[in-house]
Amino acid sequence: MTDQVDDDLDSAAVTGSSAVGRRGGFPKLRMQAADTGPDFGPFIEAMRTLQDLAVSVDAPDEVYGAALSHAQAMIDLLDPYRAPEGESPAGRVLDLPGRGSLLMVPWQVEYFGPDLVRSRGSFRRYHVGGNNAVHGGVIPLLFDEMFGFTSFMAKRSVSRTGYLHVNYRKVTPIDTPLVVESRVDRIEGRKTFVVAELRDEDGTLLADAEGLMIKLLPGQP
Ligand SMILES: CCCCCCCCCCCC(=O)SCCNC(=O)CCNC(=O)[C@H](O)C(C)(C)COP(=O)(O)OP(=O)(O)OC[C@H]1O[C@@H](n2cnc3c(N)ncnc32)[C@H](O)[C@@H]1OP(=O)(O)O
Repeated sequence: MTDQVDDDLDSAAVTGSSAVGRRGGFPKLRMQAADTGPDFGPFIEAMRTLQDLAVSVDAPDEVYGAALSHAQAMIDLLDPYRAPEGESPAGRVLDLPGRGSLLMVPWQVEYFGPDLVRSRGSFRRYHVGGNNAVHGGVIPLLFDEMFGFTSFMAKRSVSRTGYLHVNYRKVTPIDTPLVVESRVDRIEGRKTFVVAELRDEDGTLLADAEGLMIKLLPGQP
């Protein structure tokens, strides 16, 4: 999935040798599928289900107490394995929804090229803002991820988002297959203007966005 590599990126950044070195102030991160075993993906999916449940259950207090005990046991299990950014697999497993990061929406990039990046997925209960509509703060997270990927594929790394403008055209539903497409609109020096559209499978436009990605100067974090 990472055959097309930004010229700016050291090949080690995408082929998995190490999260070593920095370009400017920006660390070179390993983006190739981390060497996870078969349990990592199901673990992340189970954590997503827990997120759904945490925002939706209405349980007796003793159930919360029992869940707390299990959660504390998981914390005790995982805590010794904290790792620096770029070393933990979360966010670096491109074959998993949301790159295997709970922060990201669980979408899967299905096409990426210098001209277009397309991703598919669904929002879920965890993402509800109200009345089963996706929270207005979650949709920019999807667009920002797309703009970062689009900028990367257009060989404009490493850039950061200068602004992100979202137009909410229709209520975005949960548990519904959706598709988002993103492309470069124009380039002006360090500035890459990107655009994206979020649609349902009937082609109905739910939201669109325009963003400015700014190439970092040496030393900028
Ligand atoms: C497989 C891999 C997948 C990888 C997939 C990974 C996806 C993750 C992507 C996540 C991306 C993020 O969220 S990044 C996190 C959110 N963003 C940030 O934290 C950025 C915070 N801001 C900054 O650090 C700074 O503003 C910089 C470094 C971006 C720019 O500062 P600077 O270097 O001083 O540049 P500056 O002169 O101000 O601006 C440069 C040019 O941009 C213009 N400009 C700057 N800001 C704006 C603005 N808001 N609106 C209009 N124009 C602006 C200026 O007018 C100027 O134009 P002109 O005079 O040249 O014409």
